[in-house]
Amino acid sequence: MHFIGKSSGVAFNGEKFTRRIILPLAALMIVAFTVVLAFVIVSADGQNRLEVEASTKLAKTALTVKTREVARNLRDYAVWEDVYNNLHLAVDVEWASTDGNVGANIFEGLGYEMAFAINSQKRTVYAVIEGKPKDVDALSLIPQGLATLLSQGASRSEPATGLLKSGEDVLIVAATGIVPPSINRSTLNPDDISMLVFAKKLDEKFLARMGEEYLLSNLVFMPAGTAEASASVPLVSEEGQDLGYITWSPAEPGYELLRLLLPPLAAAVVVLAAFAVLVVRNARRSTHALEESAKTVEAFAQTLQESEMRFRDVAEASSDWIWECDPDLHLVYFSARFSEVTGLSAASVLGKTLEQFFSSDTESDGWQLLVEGTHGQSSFRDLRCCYRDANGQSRICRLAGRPISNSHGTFSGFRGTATDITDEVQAQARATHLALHDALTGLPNRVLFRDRLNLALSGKRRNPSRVAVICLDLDHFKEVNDTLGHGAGDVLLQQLSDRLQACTKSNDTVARLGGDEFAIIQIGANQPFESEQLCRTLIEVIRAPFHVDDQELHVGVSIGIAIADMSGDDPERLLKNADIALYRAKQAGRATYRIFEAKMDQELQARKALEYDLRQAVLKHELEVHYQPLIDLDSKSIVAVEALVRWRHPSRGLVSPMDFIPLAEETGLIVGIGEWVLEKACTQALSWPQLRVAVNLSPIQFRNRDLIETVRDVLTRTGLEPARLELEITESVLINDASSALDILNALKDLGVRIAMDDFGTGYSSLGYLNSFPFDKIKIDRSFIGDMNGKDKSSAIVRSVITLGQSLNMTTTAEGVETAEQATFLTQEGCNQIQGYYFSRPIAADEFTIFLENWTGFETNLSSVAAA
Ligand SMILES: Nc1nc2c(ncn2[C@@H]2O[C@@H]3COP(=O)(O)O[C@H]4[C@@H](O)[C@H](n5cnc6c(=O)[nH]c(N)nc65)O[C@@H]4COP(=O)(O)O[C@H]3[C@H]2O)c(=O)[nH]1
Repeated sequence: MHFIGKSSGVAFNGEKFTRRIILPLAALMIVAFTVVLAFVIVSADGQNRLEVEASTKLAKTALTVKTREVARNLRDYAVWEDVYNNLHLAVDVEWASTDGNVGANIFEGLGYEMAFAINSQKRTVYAVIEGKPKDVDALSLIPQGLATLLSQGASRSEPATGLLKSGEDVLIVAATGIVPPSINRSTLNPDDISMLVFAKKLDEKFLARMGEEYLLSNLVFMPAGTAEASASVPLVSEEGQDLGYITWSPAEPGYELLRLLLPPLAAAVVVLAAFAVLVVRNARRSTHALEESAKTVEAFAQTLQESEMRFRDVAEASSDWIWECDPDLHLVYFSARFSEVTGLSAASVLGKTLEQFFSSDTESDGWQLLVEGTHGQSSFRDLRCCYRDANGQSRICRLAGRPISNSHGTFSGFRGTATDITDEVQAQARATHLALHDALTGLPNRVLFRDRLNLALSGKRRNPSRVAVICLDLDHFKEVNDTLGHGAGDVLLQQLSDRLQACTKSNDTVARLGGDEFAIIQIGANQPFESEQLCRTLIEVIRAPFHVDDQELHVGVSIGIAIADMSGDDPERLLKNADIALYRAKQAGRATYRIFEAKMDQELQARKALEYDLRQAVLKHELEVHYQPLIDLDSKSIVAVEALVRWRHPSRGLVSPMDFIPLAEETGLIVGIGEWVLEKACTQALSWPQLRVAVNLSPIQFRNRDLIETVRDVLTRTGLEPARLELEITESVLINDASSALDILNALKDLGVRIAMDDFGTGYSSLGYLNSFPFDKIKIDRSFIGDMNGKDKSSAIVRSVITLGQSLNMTTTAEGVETAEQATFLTQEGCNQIQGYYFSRPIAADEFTIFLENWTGFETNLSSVAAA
């Protein structure tokens, strides 16, 4: 089986991608831009500097040109003959100042603010300031440097020029000797030459014009000491005096270039940045998408891996195995669990077809469905199929499968699972068996019995046989359980079930319905003959002793039969009818059988009605107690009284206890009734202080653990002296559980009450009982007394019981004395007390009080009877 391996764990990481690719790219772009920008700025700055250098040269040149121009103009005037004549040879101020000579034209035409004519004695002979002749001394006006300039000018042919200061103004000053061409200058003594001086102020106007001419914008003069501008030319006199400087705003081609370049560059940067942002964003989106898809892929891989692990865990942990077959249904694959579960090697099975490996399960048609499913290429599930394991044992599995297709959609076989359910099926079978069978005997239980009965009744219609339901109840089984314990009881039941099965035919059903209740469904063509025959056999077989723990046990069986045709087809009804018949069998004295008849049901209904009435009687206080005297044969006096319950029925009149006490015992009502009688009798006895009161105790009361407490409470409540109470019990009390009965009798004796053995001689009459328990009285049953007349046997029994009582020192009382002869006989035989109609029937308390008052003695009665 292919399993996807563990994922590589190299997840696509968007952050890493951004860090490794996008950020360096962005940094590179920023650096490139910065370098370009720096380069452009440095270039621009260089260009600016070159421009400053060039303009400085130009400014210097301009200054030089202007100075030369002053010198040239000066020279033109200095070589003029008239100037020589009128300002050297003679000084004609009028001529000189005439416009056109050296007058206003010097200022207005040439623009020189000052013009001087200085003779050889350095005296200013002529001065014109701003076009007007002034009487000023040039050397005073320009105190520094002019003298030197004059001497330089005098000694050479070319004018001497220089920058000099006049007050705050800086002047371009040119000085040259006034020498016409007609005079050979070399012949002259410089000290004899008169000098002509022109001075041009470097004023705002001049500089502005010069700036225009030489493209030096904003050319201005700045006095010395002010902050130097970026482009300037210092003005220094010949003597090195700092005169200030001229400055201008040089062109800034670099900045121009920048101005030109920066917007497109900025635009390019913006576009590039926008593009970069776009790229980054797209990259991010793509990265994110990649990340997401990487995550999805990883999650998918993880899920797939987990799913595979889960699948593998489940496949390995469960008992299932996985199989696969090809299109021809040949097995081609088994998971590892196959060998572990089946013990078979996969190789030994691969190649077989599904049909060959799996076989049919007899209880289901799984294999048939498998054949149909595989040939029809359809899915199948929950098919129960069998296979043989490595030991050749047949095992059951639950099969599921579905068709598989290749990538072209063509059918390529089946794939599915198989679960070994052998243990489950066996457990289910065990559980089903347990649910339907009795654990002790292994016989069908009530549920299965009903099923079988239903089946038998439904089958009955199709075949002539008739169904009989036979209900059995063991007689005296309780005694076995109580005396030998439940273990012995269980063994007896197991042996009994074997005997029942041995007596029945294979198509009959023997079931244990619970406790010692068994039932048989008998199918027979000749009913009720066959069921009666079976019942007779069963009674005989069960009567035979059982051997349990080396003991021989005897039990009997009471049987009720209900035949389907007679009782209708309702299974419940049939069972109920068999039960009613069983009840009648028990009533009939046990160890016998009865067949259900419709009147049994009517009787049962009547009994139920009586039961209802009795319950009502208790509630409605319809019960009363009557009293019958017991006469002492020695004293001939009434010494005791027996309390006997009566039921004054609203419609039936006075009902005898013989008619309702058994019912009261069956229903448990006797416990309440008995307590009520006891209390009533004890209370009544208080009004007859000379008498004892005898009260009957039912065996059912005797089994009640509260009996001792009840008697003690009644005595306490009523205040009757315990010695005056005599409790009459029958032998059956002792038969059930002698040891516990003796314990109870002893406890009652301890209370101080007397105990009488009632109806002596009618039951088992075991002398052992009399021996093991010291009864105070034995009451000889009235049946013996009634039978005494002419029957030697009964007389002999009575005589022997009286003797027995005497020897055991117990009082003997004879019941049912109806004649004087009986009384005489009993007196003669030494009986202690007698009781019977001969003296009085049981009568109501009031009547008894009168009877007691009228009692004159036994003799009188006896003699009157004798007389009669
Ligand atoms: N033929 C005839 N019968 C005589 C004669 N003298 C007395 N009897 C009857 O004999 C029965 C004596 O009571 P028992 O043997 O204890 O037999 C009692 C006793 O076993 C039972 N029984 C009566 N009252 C109670 C009771 O309160 N509790 C219990 N547990 N049983 C009671 O019912 C039985 C029947 O009681 P009763 O019908 O009252 O019948 C009484 C009584 O009326 C006679 O000369 N001839």
